[in-house]
Amino acid sequence: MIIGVPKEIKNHEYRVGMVPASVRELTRRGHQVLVQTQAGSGIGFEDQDYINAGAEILGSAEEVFAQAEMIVKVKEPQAVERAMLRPGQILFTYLHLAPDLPQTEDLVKSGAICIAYETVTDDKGGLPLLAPMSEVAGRMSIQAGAQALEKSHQGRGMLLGGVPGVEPAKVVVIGGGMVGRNAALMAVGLGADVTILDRNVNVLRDLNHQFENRAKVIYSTAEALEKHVLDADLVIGGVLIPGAAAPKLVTREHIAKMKPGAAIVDVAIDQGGCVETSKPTTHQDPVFIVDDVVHYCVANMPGAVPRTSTFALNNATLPYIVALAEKGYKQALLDDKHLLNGLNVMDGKITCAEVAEALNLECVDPRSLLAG
Ligand SMILES: NC(=O)C1=CN([C@@H]2O[C@H](COP(=O)(O)OP(=O)(O)OC[C@H]3O[C@@H](n4cnc5c(N)ncnc54)[C@H](O)[C@@H]3O)[C@@H](O)[C@H]2O)C=CC1
Ligand SMILES: CC(=O)C(=O)O
Ligand SMILES: [Mg+2]
Repeated sequence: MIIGVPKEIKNHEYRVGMVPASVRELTRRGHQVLVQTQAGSGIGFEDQDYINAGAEILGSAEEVFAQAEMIVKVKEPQAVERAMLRPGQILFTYLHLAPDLPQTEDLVKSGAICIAYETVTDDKGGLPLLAPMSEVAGRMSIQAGAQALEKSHQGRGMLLGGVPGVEPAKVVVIGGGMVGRNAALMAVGLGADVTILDRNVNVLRDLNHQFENRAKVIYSTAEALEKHVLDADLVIGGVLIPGAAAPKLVTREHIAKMKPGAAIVDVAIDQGGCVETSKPTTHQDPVFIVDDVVHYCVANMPGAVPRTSTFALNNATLPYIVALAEKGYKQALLDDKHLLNGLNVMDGKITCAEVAEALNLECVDPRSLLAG
């Protein structure tokens, strides 16, 4: 198969779809890999590193998209990239379609086979291609929150862990999955007063086992959520209903009643955000204020540590890239129900029920398309 790796073009995005070591795994199996010049230069991979791994370097994204049978990326394709997709071409990347009608419409129009990292599942009920970036974003959310709480960012002027004789900040983590658990780990490590809310009792049990008395673990009712959010100095939004738009758990009314200078890091912003007042921001301009509450809503947080993130992502995606290249998309999807769950759009049809529901569009059973 001919596999293409374009350079990412989202704001401050230096991750790359494949590191040279991943490229080598494909070229040694006889596949051809086309890499856009400088695709990995932001994290120290020069064109020569890719050439040494057996790739061919192309001068522009247009050439990569025109020649490749499968495009491997990191972030959702931007409008100019969507315009370069063609029927039957495989796109393997994060998509986050539920809150993004324009992207969904373009992908439907393209006729491409669009497999989203974030809805690929595993046997344990996890999301193996979202997990590594959630680990990064969860850990980073506490760094971002700590900065947002500084006075210079219009925060409350609090140190997360306090100092001897002064209380630590109250950190409330909504959603105790991969983001939430990693956020809590960092916040506990810094000595903050940490509360985690989730509505899955098994998750609560695991969290309790992991954190013992170093974090409070609370069942997430509307009442509990309101109580803890209003009392918080820093809120981390890490909920997810896979594929679907994030539920707006923190309302505009909550924001108005929060302490002035409190901060929110809405990690779930890539699925639309779990805070009513959130809107996506960029690494260049990451925060904004609503009702004296500092909002950090960067939709590609792992892009800030692209070297760590690219390795972590590649470790997870490589087996699927290899399966798609070796078997072709039809067989690879039919052989693996978890990869099939990643299929969001195919042949001009939406195949992910949660995306279709969020956007009020029709959904088609992917197996009926693959059988055709
Ligand atoms: N902004 C960014 O750069 C990044 C954003 N993310 C996003 O972060 C979000 C969380 O991802 P993960 O932690 O991997 O998901 P996950 O599936 O591991 O965890 C989500 C948790 O939310 C819980 N939850 C669902 N509804 C809830 C409710 N009403 N109240 C409390 N808890 C609830 C679930 O029980 C689950 O434990 C996703 O939207 C993901 O796309 C992930 C990585 C980077
Ligand atoms: C998951 C995601 O949106 C990211 O890593 O940028
Ligand atoms: Mg207020």
